[in-house]
Amino acid sequence: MDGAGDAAGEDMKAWCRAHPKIELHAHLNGSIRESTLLELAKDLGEKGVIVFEDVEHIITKSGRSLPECFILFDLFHVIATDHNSVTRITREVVEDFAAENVVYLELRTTPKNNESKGMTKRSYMKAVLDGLSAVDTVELVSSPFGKQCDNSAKSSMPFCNRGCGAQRKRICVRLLLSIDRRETTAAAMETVNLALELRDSGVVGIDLSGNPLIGKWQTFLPALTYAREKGLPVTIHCGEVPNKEEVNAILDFCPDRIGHACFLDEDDWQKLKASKIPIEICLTSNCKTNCVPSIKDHHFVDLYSIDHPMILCTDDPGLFSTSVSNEYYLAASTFELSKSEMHHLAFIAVDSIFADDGVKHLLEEIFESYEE
Ligand SMILES: CNc1ncnc2c1ncn2[C@@H]1O[C@H](COP(=O)(O)O)[C@@H](O)[C@H]1O
Ligand SMILES: [Zn+2]
Repeated sequence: MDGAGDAAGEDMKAWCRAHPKIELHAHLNGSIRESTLLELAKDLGEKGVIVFEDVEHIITKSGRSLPECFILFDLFHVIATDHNSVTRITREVVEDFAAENVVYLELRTTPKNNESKGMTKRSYMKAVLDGLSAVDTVELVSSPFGKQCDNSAKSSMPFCNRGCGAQRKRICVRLLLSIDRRETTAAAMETVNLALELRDSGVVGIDLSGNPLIGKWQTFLPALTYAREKGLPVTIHCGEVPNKEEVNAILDFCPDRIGHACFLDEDDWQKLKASKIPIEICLTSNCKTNCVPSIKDHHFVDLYSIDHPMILCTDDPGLFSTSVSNEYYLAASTFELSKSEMHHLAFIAVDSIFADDGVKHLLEEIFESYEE
């Protein structure tokens, strides 16, 4: 790239970072800071629970296949799934998203039972909620977590994240509870019931995730149907590996959003396009896990050309060493999108959030008032 190209690239990078953004597909344990993971692993090493030298290079490795990701998540869960660590990583993850001007975050996580740590799905979620309450370097907006939104502050500038004055960054956070594909129907039901119980605490939906090579759709269908009957929106990881039967069943279920949508054959692809179901697009994740050959060949291009609703997301910013700003920059630079096109892409994400209309209006104000 020549000097002018470099400068234009740097300008777009800075613009992507400064622009308000919405993140709808981020897994809590995939978003842990590497430094925190290493610190927690070192602690466990000193206590003799793990051998730190055995895990250090696994944590810091950068390229990973999809199956390797799930082995790694099991390691993350050993290292970071006790109540105090869950609280800490939740706080840090929210602060990290706010730092790069994410103004609305739907953070998803799998409630976990772990008898050896005295952990139940409910106590796991309490630790997550404690993490939200502990956020103090940024301000949680219209928060059901104890720090109520100051309505007077939102009158002219709903939550300005442009570094003006001494104002702290503001972020609105909601939670999605994930069902892991290793779980039974009863365990999935338990998660949906917990989500219903925690609606007043900021839980706004259900996600189905986990190793796509494991588990059968029929196992999760009762819990997903139950969530829908109770008015909880559902998002589903779809087509991370080729599985025509399951993709068909997912499209028939018609989730409120879909994640990835990488391996769809032509008729399912047409069906998805006709459905207008919003798609959470994770460029780096799809590329690093070899779900797409390269970013320029990503199905984003096809969907963008027909104005299909899409939201740029990170999936696992910690695991894949990315950030929402970086995903925006990748889209802008690879697909040659202008600032005004990027602004539009960021703005339309508002339509796909699971939070209520009050939050939607707040976000609309932010995007409307943001000069490109
Ligand atoms: C790479 N693509 C992916 N595909 C499917 N599921 C994924 C995923 N990335 C993450 N997860 C799901 O999220 C969990 C970690 O966060 P939580 O412990 O829930 O906070 C993983 O164990 C997996 O179930
Ligand atoms: Zn995911």
